[in-house]
Amino acid sequence: MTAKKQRSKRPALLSHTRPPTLRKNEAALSAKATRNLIRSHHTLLKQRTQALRVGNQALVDKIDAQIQENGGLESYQLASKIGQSSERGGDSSKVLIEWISPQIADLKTTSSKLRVLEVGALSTKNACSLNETLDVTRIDLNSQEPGILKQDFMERPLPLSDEDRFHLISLSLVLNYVPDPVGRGEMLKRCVTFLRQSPPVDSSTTFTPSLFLVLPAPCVANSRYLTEQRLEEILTSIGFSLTKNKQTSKLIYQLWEYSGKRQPREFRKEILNPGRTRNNFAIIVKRDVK
Ligand SMILES: C[S@@+](CC[C@H](N)C(=O)[O-])C[C@H]1O[C@@H](n2cnc3c(N)ncnc32)[C@H](O)[C@@H]1O
Repeated sequence: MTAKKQRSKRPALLSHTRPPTLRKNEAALSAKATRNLIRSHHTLLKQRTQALRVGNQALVDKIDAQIQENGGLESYQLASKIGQSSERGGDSSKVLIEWISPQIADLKTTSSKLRVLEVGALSTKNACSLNETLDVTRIDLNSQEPGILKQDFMERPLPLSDEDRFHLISLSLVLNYVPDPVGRGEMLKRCVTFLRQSPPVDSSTTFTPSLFLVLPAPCVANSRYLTEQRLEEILTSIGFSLTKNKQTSKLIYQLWEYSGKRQPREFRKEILNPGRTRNNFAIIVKRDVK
C-alpha cells in the first residue's frame, strides 16, 4: 500500500477565515459562497479606495455598480451573520462576556450598567446585547434591525461629556473592513476619544476603559506588514495595554485596557514578515496634526 500523500499546510488566506458551517448538508456550498462574497466585497472596497485616491471617478462608479450587483453591503452583512451563527464558531461577543464577567458580576445586583459601544453591530441578540449588566449602543454603516443605529463610527459626533462616552468599545471584525491602512489607524485612535474613565452611574464597580478587538487571524499571523508585536506597539503607543488574548485558526480576539499613557508614534507600512504567500493587511498610524 502506498503511503498517503501529505499535503503541505499553507498559511490560511484572509478569505478563508470564517468559522465552519451552518447545517452539515448546506455546509460546503454555503460556506464557500459566504467566503467568496466576503472576499469579493473586501477586494472591491480596496479597489474603490485606490480608484478614489487617484481621482478615477469612472472606475469608482464601475466598482460601485459591481458592489451593487453582488448585493451590496446588505449581502456582505448576511454572509457575516452566517459567520456569527453558532454552527460556524459563533458570536465573538461570547468571548468578551467570558473575559469581563468577573468585573461585571457586582452589577448584577444593581441597576447600574456598563456602557458599551458596539461598532459594526449585526444583531441585537448577541451575547453582549443579552447581558443584563450592559447598556449596549449599536451602530453600523447599514442597520439591519431597529436597535442598530445607521452610523459611520468615523462620523459619530465627538462626545461632549461622559454621558456620550463608553466603558467599552467593541470592534469585532470591523477594523479589517476598513479598506485602507491609514483609515484603520484613524479608527483605533478615534476609540480613545469615546472611552469613559468614570465608573458606571450609582455603582462602586470600577472598570478600566477597554477595547475589544477581533480580527481574522491571518491579518496578524500571516501579513507582510502586521505582526502581533507590531499590533501591540501600535496600540501601546495609543495608550492601551493588552490584558487578554486568544487565537483560533480563524480569529484573533484581544482585550485592551486604556491606560491613558499615550506615546504618540508614527507607524508606516513596512515589510516585517516577507514571503510570497503572505497577505497585505496593514495599519498605518499618522501623527495627529495639532
Ligand atoms: C464583518 S461585519 C462584523 C459584524 C460583527 N461585529 C461580527 O463580529 O461578526 C463588519 C461590519 O462592520 C461595519 N462597519 C465597518 N466600518 C464601520 C464604521 N466605520 N462604522 C460603523 N460600522 C462599520 C460594516 O458595515 C459591517 O456590517
